[in-house]
Amino acid sequence: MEEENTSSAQSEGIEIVDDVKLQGGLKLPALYWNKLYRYQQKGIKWLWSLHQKSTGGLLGDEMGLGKTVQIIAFLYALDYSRVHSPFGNFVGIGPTLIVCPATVIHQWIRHFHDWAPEFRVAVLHQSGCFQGNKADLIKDINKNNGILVSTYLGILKYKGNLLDHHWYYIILDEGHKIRNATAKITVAIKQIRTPHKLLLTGSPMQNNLQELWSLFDFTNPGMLGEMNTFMEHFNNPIIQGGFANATPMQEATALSVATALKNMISPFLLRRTKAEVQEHIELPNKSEQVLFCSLSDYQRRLYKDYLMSEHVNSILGRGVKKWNSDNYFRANMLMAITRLRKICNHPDIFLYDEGEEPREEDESEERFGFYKKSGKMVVVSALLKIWKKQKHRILLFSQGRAMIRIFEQFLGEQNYTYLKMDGTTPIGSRQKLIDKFNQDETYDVFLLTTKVGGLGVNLTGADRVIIYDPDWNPATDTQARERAWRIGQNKPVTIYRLLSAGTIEEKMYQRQIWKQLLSNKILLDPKTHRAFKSSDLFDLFSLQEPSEQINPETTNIFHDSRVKIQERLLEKKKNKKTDDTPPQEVVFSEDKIQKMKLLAQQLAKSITSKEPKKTPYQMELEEERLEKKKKKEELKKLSIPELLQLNREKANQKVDDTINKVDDHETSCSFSKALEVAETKSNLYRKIVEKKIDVKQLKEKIEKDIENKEKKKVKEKIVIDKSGKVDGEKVEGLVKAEKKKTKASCEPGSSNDDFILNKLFSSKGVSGALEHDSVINGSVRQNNLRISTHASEKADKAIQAIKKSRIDKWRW
Ligand SMILES: Nc1ncnc2c1ncn2[C@@H]1O[C@H](COP(=O)(O)OP(=O)(O)OP(=O)(O)O)[C@@H](O)[C@H]1O
Repeated sequence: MEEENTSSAQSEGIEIVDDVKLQGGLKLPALYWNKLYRYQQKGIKWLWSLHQKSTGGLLGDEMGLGKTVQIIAFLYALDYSRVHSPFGNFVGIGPTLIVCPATVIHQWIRHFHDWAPEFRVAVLHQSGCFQGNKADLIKDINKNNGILVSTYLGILKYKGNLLDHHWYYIILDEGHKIRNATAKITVAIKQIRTPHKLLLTGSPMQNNLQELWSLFDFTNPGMLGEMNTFMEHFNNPIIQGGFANATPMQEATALSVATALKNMISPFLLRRTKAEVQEHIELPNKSEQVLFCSLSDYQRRLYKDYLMSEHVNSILGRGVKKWNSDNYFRANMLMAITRLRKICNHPDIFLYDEGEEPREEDESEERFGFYKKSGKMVVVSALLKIWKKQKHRILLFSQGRAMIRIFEQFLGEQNYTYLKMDGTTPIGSRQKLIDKFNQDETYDVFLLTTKVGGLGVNLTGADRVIIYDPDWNPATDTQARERAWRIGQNKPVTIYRLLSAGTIEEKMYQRQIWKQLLSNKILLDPKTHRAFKSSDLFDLFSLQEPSEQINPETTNIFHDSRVKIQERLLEKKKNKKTDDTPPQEVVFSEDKIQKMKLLAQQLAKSITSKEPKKTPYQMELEEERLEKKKKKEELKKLSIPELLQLNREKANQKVDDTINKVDDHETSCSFSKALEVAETKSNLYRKIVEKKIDVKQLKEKIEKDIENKEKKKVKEKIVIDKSGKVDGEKVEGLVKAEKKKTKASCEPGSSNDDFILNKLFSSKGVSGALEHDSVINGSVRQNNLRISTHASEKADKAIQAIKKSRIDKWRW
């Protein structure tokens, strides 16, 4: 076994003694190396290969897979290996600059503490403990090969001092912050002098290809050529070919060009999804649904009135062509959209902005922020009630502080315990709040603004997430949901994204999907296609009226991803019935049939018996007990040599023992149980014959499984058999009792989600639901288009154009 390990490690260029040594000389203590997941070890190898080539790269693993940990482990390895740098006069780690959002500064510090405690790490931010002159701090850290952690704003603020020095590494966490190529912060960061540039982000592409260009312009300056050339030869054909009404030629060209781009960036982009590494990290299930909520009557009235207002009329009158040329028009339109979004969230936010005085002291339903005024809040209220009962803990995200304030009032009134983090929370206390929520289970809800709480932080204390309002940028919402579903989470996670059906929010969600598909085209599969047209101006300023027959527009577009709750429940019932019927291929031995007949007779007797003293199951147990007692008595009669002989025989028949154990169990169980056991047994034989399993281990496992099942069964039977009482509550009939128990014991999984959705559909104004992942993943289709010569020529041309426009941007 050991040999196998060594040889496979050697084939991967790894040598294992006490240290793990990679080709090229990077080392880590084996104990340290083994703490990393396998894909993280691969990450270290990739970082090392970039280092050796003195190129930068983008670590784009999905959120929560340990990008921070991989970076720190790699820096630690550089130091441990005493790697000599050709760029500076030092051995091991050189001065390193880490740039991250303010909220995660202290998370970085903690990770350094855990994974590289010897490093000298300083915080360049007012929340750090260094209160002296920051220029001195920068100088000192740089001189002593330390690590300086700062924020994006910090880089702008201390740009002058930072540019005075050479840095060994610069690492951008949540590096998509430099996606705007012309933003001040992007320009400043690209000026920092260093040979090694790494960018970390779980969302490498958020809105468009120009953003991706900007990220690679930092990590690998010049690789994607000049921006204009890139846009002309890559962006435009990919966008054109992605439209639903694209010609076959445009589609083929887009595919070729997207493939060429993917190939070009692949060596410098390492991205693993949670699905890909699931076997290593064993994350619990995640279910994510988009709920389409109805507006309240009050909201609907306001929404319609506003659509007919002077303001909207003036926008529609001027036409969309003004968008690019007229800033005033653009600002006006965005303002109108913002107002519609406010009505969708809570009408009082809209009215307050329009100058209406809030009635906060009032106890009536007219009071400011009363939850029933908003359709989505009614849904939130229902969800919180159910989840609190089921002891789930919740992250509640909203875009704006106004909505967070309304939620605070609501949570207080309804006696939920909660914590809150938004832009007003001082940076220094953010990590404490996060720890508090994760550790103290008495908090039901963590209220967060998407921008502050959605980026980089670990909030695995929660297993339920509500994203109350959508952002234009799909990554903002995805980032938020990933706070709970990450390494460290051990419960299944359910996420609900709420949308007001028929409104601007639905358009925003469609836009999100469009952007997500474009991103998948480059990062995952160039064959990803786009399913619908983008919205025009009139489309944005419209309202789809509710009707029992009409599904929300988005659920119609993504018909296949609709959550069909009623069908699912029916299906489940049907399956339950068919589960009890024996599969055709199972064949029983004569002996087993006799045993089952015996059991059937006993069951029949017990059913017809006038004295319902014992249930059939209790009878089975009783019989088993008597059988065991009899065996024990027989054993007592044996002499010591006879006992020894018996043991020897047992030892020689391990396989049979294992099987007999199953047989023993069979005699004491029901008909359907016998079938299950028969199946287990045949699988068992097969595996034993193929020597795939260790018999001893298997035996132990089977015994344990049987014991557990037995325990569970006894518990269930007793609960049900006490005639109608379940958990102390009187219920009408057995089926109902069973159903209730199933619901209560069924931890989230899909059935519990179905139960919740069913409730919401029936009374809480949810008019449709989509399975988000199915919308995104269902968009890769087998493209059997003939890739024409013309398309490949276009792709070649694009690459040539990029090569030509490449300029040497090397800075050191
Ligand atoms: N090998 C490991 N062993 C134990 N815990 C780990 C390991 N790798 C990562 N973790 C834990 O997983 C969690 C997520 O890690 P980390 O914050 O590095 O993820 P990330 O990819 O940077 O996430 P994000 O993109 O959201 O910033 C952290 O709590 C971290 O301590």
